[in-house]
Amino acid sequence: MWEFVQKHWNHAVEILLLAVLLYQGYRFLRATRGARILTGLLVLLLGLALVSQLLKLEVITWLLKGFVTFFAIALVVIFQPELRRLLAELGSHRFFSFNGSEEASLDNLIEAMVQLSHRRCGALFAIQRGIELKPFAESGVSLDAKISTELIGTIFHPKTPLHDGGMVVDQGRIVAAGCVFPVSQKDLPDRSIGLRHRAGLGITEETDAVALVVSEETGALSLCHKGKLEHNLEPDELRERLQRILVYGEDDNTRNESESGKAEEARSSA
Ligand SMILES: Nc1ncnc2c1ncn2[C@@H]1O[C@H](COP(=O)(O)OP(=O)(O)OP(=O)(O)O)[C@@H](O)[C@H]1O
Repeated sequence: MWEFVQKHWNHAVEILLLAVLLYQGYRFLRATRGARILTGLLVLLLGLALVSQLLKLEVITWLLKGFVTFFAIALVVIFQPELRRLLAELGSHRFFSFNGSEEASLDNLIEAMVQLSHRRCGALFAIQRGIELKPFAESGVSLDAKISTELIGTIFHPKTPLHDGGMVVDQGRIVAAGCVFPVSQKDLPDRSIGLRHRAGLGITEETDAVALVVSEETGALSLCHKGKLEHNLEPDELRERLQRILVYGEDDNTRNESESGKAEEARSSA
């Protein structure tokens, strides 16, 4: 027995490492647009490999070997946004966009969202963290103004030219408004979720920003982080989640979709 362990312990380590890598890769990619394409490609390749081995089809086996290089390049193309975010996160140095003294701005921002929600005015915010949002800010109108409930309320008033599009926020200041964010192509279970929420998701798929959304239709407040939507949050929940992410740097998406669903039910029955 001991001899067997001595002989094979390195294989066990290898299997463990590969299992962890595959599982982490699966967790990172499962909710992405490319996941289905990847699953389809893998099923096709494995099926072909099996058939060609069983029937000893030499040409197909040879073609499949050559296909491995193409497959590696295809992976980079399919998962380009996710890889870009991952690499940018690794290289980023600043993690929090709000420090203690800027928590007041966070309160003003949430208060503005609550007021917009009551007035059923749609709004979209992206809070910059480690990765620069400059390219997105440049698609809108540069502002550089201190966050205030009144200013945000005015900008997202439906009769103003800047209400359309998203607002970029950094270090307690409004950097720009009327900005165009990338739109997520993710499959979402709720078909009523439209472009505003998809743009909130999109910017968090490509960067480490946190996006906040006020729904024009329902007044629901939502938070997007790392390509995940936490829909229909109560203002206190939103404040707590934002503080966890921005002030304490906790990155977990602790509130899952079933909890969002329950909150939604509670809201509609109230
Ligand atoms: N790429 C984008 N970047 C920033 N803002 C966008 C983008 N695409 C759409 N929007 C904003 O979303 C608005 C359209 O929202 P839409 O009704 O499709 O979304 P929704 O997610 O259903 O939100 P709501 O619940 O507010 O209706 C547009 O008027 C525009 O202000």
